[in-house]
Amino acid sequence: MANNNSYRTAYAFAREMYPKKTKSHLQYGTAGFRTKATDLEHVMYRMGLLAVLRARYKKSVIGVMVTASHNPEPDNGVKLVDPHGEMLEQSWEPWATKFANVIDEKLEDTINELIKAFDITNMNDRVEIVVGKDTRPSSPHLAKAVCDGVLALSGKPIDYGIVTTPQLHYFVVCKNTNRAYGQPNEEGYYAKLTNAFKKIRGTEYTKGNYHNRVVYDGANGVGAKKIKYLKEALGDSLKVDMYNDEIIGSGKLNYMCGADYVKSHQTFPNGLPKDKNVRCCSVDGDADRIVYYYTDDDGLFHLMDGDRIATLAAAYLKELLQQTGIELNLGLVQTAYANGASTDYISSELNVPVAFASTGVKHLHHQALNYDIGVYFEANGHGTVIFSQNTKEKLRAGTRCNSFTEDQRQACSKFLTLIDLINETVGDAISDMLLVETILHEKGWDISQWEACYTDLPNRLMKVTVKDRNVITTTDAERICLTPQDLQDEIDSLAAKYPKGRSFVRPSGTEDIVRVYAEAGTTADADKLAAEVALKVFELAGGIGAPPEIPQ
Ligand SMILES: CC(=O)N[C@H]1[C@@H](OP(=O)(O)O)O[C@H](CO)[C@@H](O)[C@@H]1O
Ligand SMILES: [Mg+2]
Repeated sequence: MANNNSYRTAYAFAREMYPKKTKSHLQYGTAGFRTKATDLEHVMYRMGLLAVLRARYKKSVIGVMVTASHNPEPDNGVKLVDPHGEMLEQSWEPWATKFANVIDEKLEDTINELIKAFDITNMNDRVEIVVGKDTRPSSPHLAKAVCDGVLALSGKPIDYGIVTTPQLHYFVVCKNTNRAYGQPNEEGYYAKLTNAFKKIRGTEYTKGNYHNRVVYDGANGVGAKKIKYLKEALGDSLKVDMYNDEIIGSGKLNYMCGADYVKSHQTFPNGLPKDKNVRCCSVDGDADRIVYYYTDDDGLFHLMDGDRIATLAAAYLKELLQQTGIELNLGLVQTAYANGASTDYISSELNVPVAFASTGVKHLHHQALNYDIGVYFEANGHGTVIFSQNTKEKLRAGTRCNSFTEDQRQACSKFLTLIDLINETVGDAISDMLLVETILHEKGWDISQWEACYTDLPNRLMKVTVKDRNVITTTDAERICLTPQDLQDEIDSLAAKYPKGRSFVRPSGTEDIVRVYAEAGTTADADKLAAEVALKVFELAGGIGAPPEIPQ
């Protein structure tokens, strides 16, 4: 039987301290709730309540991260982290939405409803909820609201203060694996990553064309704060030149800097020196995404996005796997936004199977579980690699296997060290940076050699505003449009006009718009195809405002 007192307290407390003041309806989307920070107080409190119920239901530690990632500073957001470090299970998203939107007077009923629906009988369990926040001015206050929600249902909030989103995922997994994954604190996180990095790198810090220096854009956020600890631990093995560090006061969070800015504007962030042929990287506001880039001798900007990181990692892991002589299946998961040239390269040249998932890392993560070694990345730089239990067991056995050669045994050990370098719980900018640096070092490559693996197809992303974006429905990992009728046929015939033409449309999960993607053999064709498809969307899906213009 549920403890009536506890949720009665929660209900009374909510009305008093965190009343719902806004009328706008919020939806738990691709990245949890995200909106103006001023509208989120009651949502945070209620997510604290929900986290306790989820933790009791799963009999595990649950995480709550207060962040709005790459959004502007006045925004904020919240997402729940499930026991294995995944995003909140999709079947609970409607509950999160319900909790966030219900009027104060109905909150108690909603709590009861959930307890009943999931038959939660252990309402007295003092479950742990780990709470983290980014560097936004609104975050301390909102994280306190989460903790108050946790306390109201007699849960135990463990406030980690300012941490990156991937650190919080890591803490959840450490706790739920009884520390088998690592120590559930920041020291444990840095130690795990840097020990693995230094072990693989050895004492030869530069190699061939690889130099142990990277220019790092911290987006004036938590990614800047945290890299300082890492820098110390890395010593001379990797020199990280940091820019856009809010402590120095050089700028505002995510403003003209950070991974999202660089990827969407295809340009250098503010505040970084544009030294020619120097490897630069940018992380986003909660440090779960990373992109690399450089300027060439002619001052041209070159972007190395998530597709590039994915292909680099998959190719390297394939080589290392071959060295162990162990049979395991390795695959790459992309979304429809992955550049067609990257898909071609990985499937035709590297012979690594590629699967497609819907946008949003939770979908990619899920699909990657089908492989022993699953590499997944969104083009925007969010991704990681996950390894099955079978992989880890075979590699461990391989290190001791008498029938293996010494080289094979060493390859197994190295593979295991590499697994320690990778934050398997979620895409992690810091861990991904160390992975890229490890691979480039091993190959003795500078950034242009990495880029030379394949040539991106020119592409263009557009937004179309329509009355109701949900009139667009899709299938086949969002690559085919089911409704409105005729739209897919129109897209097919437009794409067929251009060599290497490809285009798809889907409603955004984070903005009230329809996204149009197009790629083709030339920039002019990609631009034209995108605009033509955007116009079709406008015509067939109830566009509002000015129709998209077709370039001549
Ligand atoms: C084209 C694109 O970059 N879409 C982004 C964006 O989703 P949309 O559903 O497209 O708005 O935000 C998501 C959350 O950050 C991210 O996972 C995704 O890759
Ligand atoms: Mg992010």
